[in-house]
Amino acid sequence: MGRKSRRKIFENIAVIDAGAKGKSVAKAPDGKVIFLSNAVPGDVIDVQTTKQRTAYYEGEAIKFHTLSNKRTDSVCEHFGVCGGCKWQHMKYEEQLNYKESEVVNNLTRLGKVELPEVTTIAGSEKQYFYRNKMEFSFSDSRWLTREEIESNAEFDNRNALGFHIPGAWDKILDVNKCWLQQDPSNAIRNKTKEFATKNDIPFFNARNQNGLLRSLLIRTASTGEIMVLIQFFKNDVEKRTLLLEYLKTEFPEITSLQYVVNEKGNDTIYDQEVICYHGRDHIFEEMEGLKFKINAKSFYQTNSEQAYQLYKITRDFAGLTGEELVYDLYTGTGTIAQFVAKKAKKVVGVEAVPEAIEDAKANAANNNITNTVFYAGDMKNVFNAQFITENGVPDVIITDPPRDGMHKDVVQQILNIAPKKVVYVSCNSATQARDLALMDATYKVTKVQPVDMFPQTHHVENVVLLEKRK
Ligand SMILES: C[S@@+](CC[C@H](N)C(=O)[O-])C[C@H]1O[C@@H](n2cnc3c(N)ncnc32)[C@H](O)[C@@H]1O
Repeated sequence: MGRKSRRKIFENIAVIDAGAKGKSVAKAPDGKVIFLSNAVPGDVIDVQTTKQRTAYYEGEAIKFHTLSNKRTDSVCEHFGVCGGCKWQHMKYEEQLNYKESEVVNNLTRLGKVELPEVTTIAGSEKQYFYRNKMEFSFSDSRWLTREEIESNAEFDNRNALGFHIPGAWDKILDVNKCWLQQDPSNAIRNKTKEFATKNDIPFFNARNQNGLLRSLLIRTASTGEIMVLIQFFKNDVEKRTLLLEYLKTEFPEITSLQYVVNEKGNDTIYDQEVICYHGRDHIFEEMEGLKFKINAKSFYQTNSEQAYQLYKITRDFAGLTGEELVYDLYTGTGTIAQFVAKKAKKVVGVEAVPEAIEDAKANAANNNITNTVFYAGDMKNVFNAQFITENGVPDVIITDPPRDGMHKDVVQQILNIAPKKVVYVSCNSATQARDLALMDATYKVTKVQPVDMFPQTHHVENVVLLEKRK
């Protein structure tokens, strides 16, 4: 409905905003909004539409009349093709302004909640090389650039190791240097590709479902420890050993070298057995003297330094004195629970993934924390009246749900028990706004602090303190 394929050109259009999904925003002469992929607020451009919907267009700038003073030069050779860092062409302070306004707009317009003065967004000291985990995909049919196609050149070797081109599940951008993960991430990826290509170890072909090499996972922890995991499609011991031996020798700094043989159609490793080839089957992250054991499947916030800022804000908002019973909902591997445990009487963590709960218990024991308990299960089922009877009515609830926000039954249960304070950590302020609206009659938003975990992208984390109305 409302979908027409005819492309339109609009001239001399001012780009006025930046927003959801990293797109910038302009208005067409007919009044419809245009979402743009390659412009910055402040640019004046000619636009060609690429999609037309009833309420809006999608398009791209085809001519720049004025370049915005919010612009900066993108540093990465893959910018514009790779979907990873869509805001690299915008100055960092401008990125932060847009992230902060997105949070405020969502909470006030979608949630219609009354806000206190919003604390300035906590920017990231590191604007590049801040990720501790990256996953790269192998492909034997490298995506060709327009110039390559136009040059009609022959391409003998089309092996690629990098990222999926946005919107194209089987097209892989061959990455030469990624600016998101610290060394030796780039070296490991490039040497893996070079060695495998030289030694005829076949890269995966997603359409034909053949080849051997599927994906490469690299974790670089704040402790300096490194995990590398290669996912193979078939159990080819000879070729596998050849590649893993090479990596072991070429990168002796790897703490944990692992692999998976995954013969399924999809490449998720979460239902697969991970086998340790060399070193340990885990690495350690460290925060404020706490150690967290990370295995190949563990969730850990991907920007370690900013995770520390996020957790400190969360703990401050909770305002603990040492006497409180705290619930940490969506606890993952129990990182927030352990981070606040010293300042609480007891912390109860709940999380859906049983392996994460096993990690949480093991980490708490290793960290000599004795006042935490952890439960595995779907929040809307576990967090019920009986659970409260067994574990006690919390003084403070910390909740850090996934992007979809909290299930309405979980929100209702928080309202049923109505603790004095709720600290709501969110990676999606739109769903956070929806949940806050449901809680507005009982809770007042008294603190708001956005945190930037992902520079060069539009993603933003937000921490809100809710205090029970008198
Ligand atoms: C944003 S992460 C937060 C993790 C943790 N607080 C941290 O900082 O590392 C959200 C967590 O919610 C868990 N989760 C998702 N859906 C869930 C559900 N229905 N019930 C319980 N936990 C769930 C995920 O597995 C994930 O660990």
